[in-house]
Amino acid sequence: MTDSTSIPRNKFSISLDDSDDVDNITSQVKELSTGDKQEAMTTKAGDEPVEHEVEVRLADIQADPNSPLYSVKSFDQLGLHPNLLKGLYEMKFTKPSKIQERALPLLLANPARNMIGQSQSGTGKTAAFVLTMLSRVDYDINEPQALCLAPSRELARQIMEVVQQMGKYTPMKAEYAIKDALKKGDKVTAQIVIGTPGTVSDLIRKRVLTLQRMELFVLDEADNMLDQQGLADQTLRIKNWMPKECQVVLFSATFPDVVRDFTKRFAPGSNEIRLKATELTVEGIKQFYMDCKSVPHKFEVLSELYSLMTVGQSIIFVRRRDTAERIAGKLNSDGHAVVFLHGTMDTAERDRVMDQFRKGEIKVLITTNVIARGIDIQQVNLVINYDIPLTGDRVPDPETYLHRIGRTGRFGRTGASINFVHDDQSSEQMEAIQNALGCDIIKVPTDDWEVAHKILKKALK
Ligand SMILES: Nc1ncnc2c1ncn2[C@@H]1O[C@H](COP(=O)(O)OP(=O)(O)OP(=O)(O)O)[C@@H](O)[C@H]1O
Repeated sequence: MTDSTSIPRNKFSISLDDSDDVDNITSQVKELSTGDKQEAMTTKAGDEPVEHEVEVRLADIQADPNSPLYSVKSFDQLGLHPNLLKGLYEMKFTKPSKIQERALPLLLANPARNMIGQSQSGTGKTAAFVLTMLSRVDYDINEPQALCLAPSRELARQIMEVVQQMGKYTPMKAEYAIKDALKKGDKVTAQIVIGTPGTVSDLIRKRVLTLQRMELFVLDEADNMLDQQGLADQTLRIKNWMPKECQVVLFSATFPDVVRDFTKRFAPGSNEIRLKATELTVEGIKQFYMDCKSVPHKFEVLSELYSLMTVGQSIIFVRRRDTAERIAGKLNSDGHAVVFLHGTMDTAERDRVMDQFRKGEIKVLITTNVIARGIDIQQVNLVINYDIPLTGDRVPDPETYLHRIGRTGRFGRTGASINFVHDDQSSEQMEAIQNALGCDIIKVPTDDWEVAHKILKKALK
């Protein structure tokens, strides 16, 4: 964790009686939620579509110097190729966010320099590194020149989608290096490769993926990819196979102290964009907790919340895969339509579930930490921590907490998170996270549903 002791509590959280400033921003962005967006696509009687009003509101937020979405410059001033600008504008990116404005000129400068970039969840880090990949590769060479690693299949697929959209007006080729995505024996010739560490190492060993022409090595969710308890071994092995002069780019919303030294050694001489410990939380995400009496009571509370979970879309995080399956089964048999996703499901099933959820065909997804990071679905307005996030050593895990709740409140939108506690231990764990992040997590009653619904409905408006 970053220097948690120095974080003043209450500073960046939102309480029910927040200041006018926060309410102001909140009301400016609230129409960006799905329902409002759909409404925004319709027309006022005889008038022009009101979608532009949504964009105007986002523009207001992006004009607030205190917002991580703020920028002074336009995309045109960031040295991007006109074909990339065309792709960006088609995606309705009108103005860069702070991380995009700051990182892109450093990433694109020559000679290439390594980068460690940190910015809050949902503030547009993907575009920063995708635009770098699309700018750095030589489209006349049919060999891999940029490799991006992500910790999950789901995130790799999402990044590929962004590459395809932003690179739509370029002749680039991009390919997956994730399980079951390549035809056996086919050598990778695409300039851009997006993969997960296990499959990438495999393909390199089999010489299906060659690295001689690599110019750029990107780690999304870099602290996770370099965490000794996680993917560090595989990531390091891949790095050691890379040409020495390859530009190394690390992005994440969190860089806890335990990986900080390692990141610097991994990407020596980096330009660094860091957040202060007080800047980690996203203002648009209102944080709540519900005090349950027991484990079975947690399920009853969850079931009671179903109507709220389907106002937009919701993700429920649990610790164990069998819990995900079990509570999905129970909710379904209670007549609530939910699905589950975890890392031991087969790849086709994972893709199918994720695609359905992304399209909004399913409103509630129960999952493990497998999609705690990076997943960007703007309609998700509620995250439930059914189990408080813990590290592998079973200590409270503020980073995972931040990433989990960051699945909502994307790019200025509002959202809510609810933590379930059910005994002294889980209460203490939540409190430890609250203290580490200096945020306020507000109690919602479990014995007065009228009040509970009122509070939560207000937050999800
Ligand atoms: N300049 C922009 N203008 C409008 N929308 C943007 C802009 N940049 C990014 N977005 C949108 O904001 C959302 C969040 O972006 P992204 O997924 O890159 O966030 P992130 O910083 O990588 O978050 P996380 O830390 O959770 O991975 C996406 O839907 C993306 O399309």
